[in-house]
Amino acid sequence: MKSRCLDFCPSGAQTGPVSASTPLRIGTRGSELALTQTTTVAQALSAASGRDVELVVIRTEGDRSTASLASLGGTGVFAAALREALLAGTCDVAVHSLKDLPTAPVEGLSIGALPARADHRDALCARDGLTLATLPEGARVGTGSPRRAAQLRLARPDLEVVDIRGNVPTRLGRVGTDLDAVVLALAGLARLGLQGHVTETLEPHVMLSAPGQGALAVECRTGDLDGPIGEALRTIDDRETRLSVVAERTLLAALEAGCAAPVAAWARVVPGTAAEPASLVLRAGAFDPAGRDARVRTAVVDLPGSPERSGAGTDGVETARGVGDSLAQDLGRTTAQRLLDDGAAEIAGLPTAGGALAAAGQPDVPGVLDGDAGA
Ligand SMILES: NCc1[nH]cc(CCC(=O)O)c1CC(=O)O
Repeated sequence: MKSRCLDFCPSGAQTGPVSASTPLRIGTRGSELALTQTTTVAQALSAASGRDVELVVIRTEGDRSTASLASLGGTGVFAAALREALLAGTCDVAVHSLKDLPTAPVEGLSIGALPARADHRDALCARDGLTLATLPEGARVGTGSPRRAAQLRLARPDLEVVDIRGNVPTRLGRVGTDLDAVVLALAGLARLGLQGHVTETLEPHVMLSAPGQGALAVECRTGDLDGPIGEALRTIDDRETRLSVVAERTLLAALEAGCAAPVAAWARVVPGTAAEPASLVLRAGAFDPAGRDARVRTAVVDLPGSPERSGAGTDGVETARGVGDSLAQDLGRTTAQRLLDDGAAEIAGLPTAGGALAAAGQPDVPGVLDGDAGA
């Protein structure tokens, strides 16, 4: 696989027709985590579609700057440059960590594939094998994510939560020096081969994960969905992942939750049995940043038909995918409404979500960026 590196520059963009024989140019951020993730997607795309692939490394403002996320304009700083490169024709597809991708749709771009998700959970990486239960009183735990900070405080009000930034290895390097532990996504640690640092995998009742965590999104130009690019992308799309993350991201959009929002959501497909249809289960939470209060809801919807994989490209499967998507959207919306009825907006400091649900069908509100960015 070839790879080249460029600072994104619209005037230097190449455009032109892409046939099935030219290499598929895959845009990626340049961090080690992003390159590992994109290489996995590139290999899967190449194997499944038979096409040559080439990585195009795009440097983003978020990578260049050491300023806080808030001062960079908050949501989507990492995704924005990749999206500009796609629109300018510098690359044909772009690979994002889904949880860093804002829910607001971008004119002309679509998510063409959601490959099978990795583990959605967060992990504690502590010194000396310590766990959340055995960390000493007042221990210093690093995270830049308000969602993680709120749940840490809820579980252990005595902990000192320290706001940190930087990529995964940099954060791990602080454990045992100025910090007793950090909380990171298991998926990112595993992709980097760093899961040996995990001292406890945090279960959903303790630390509910971010919407989209563990999933990758492959974005393309909407106009390419019907051609060879869309065809290649459909070969690596995973229906269960799609249903799950559609529910999670619809909920996020409906709550009008931005990058500083302590909001969590995790959905999964529970397989059917002879007696019961398959179902989609969504668990979502909104947290007081200080860890004094929380609202958590779990909701379920039955899925019609067998949970066949999408991507086979037949009309039947496409139809089934559409039906499932709207059920997943409904689940996200109704669960968001329940949380709002429970007072989630007040507790989590969300915008008074008056018009939120009207907009949730067509999410055009600021979306997801888990605060622990920079990986
Ligand atoms: N916001 C940074 C980020 N984006 C994706 C991952 C890890 C992989 C994933 O969650 O899909 C991470 C690091 C982390 O949160 O520990």
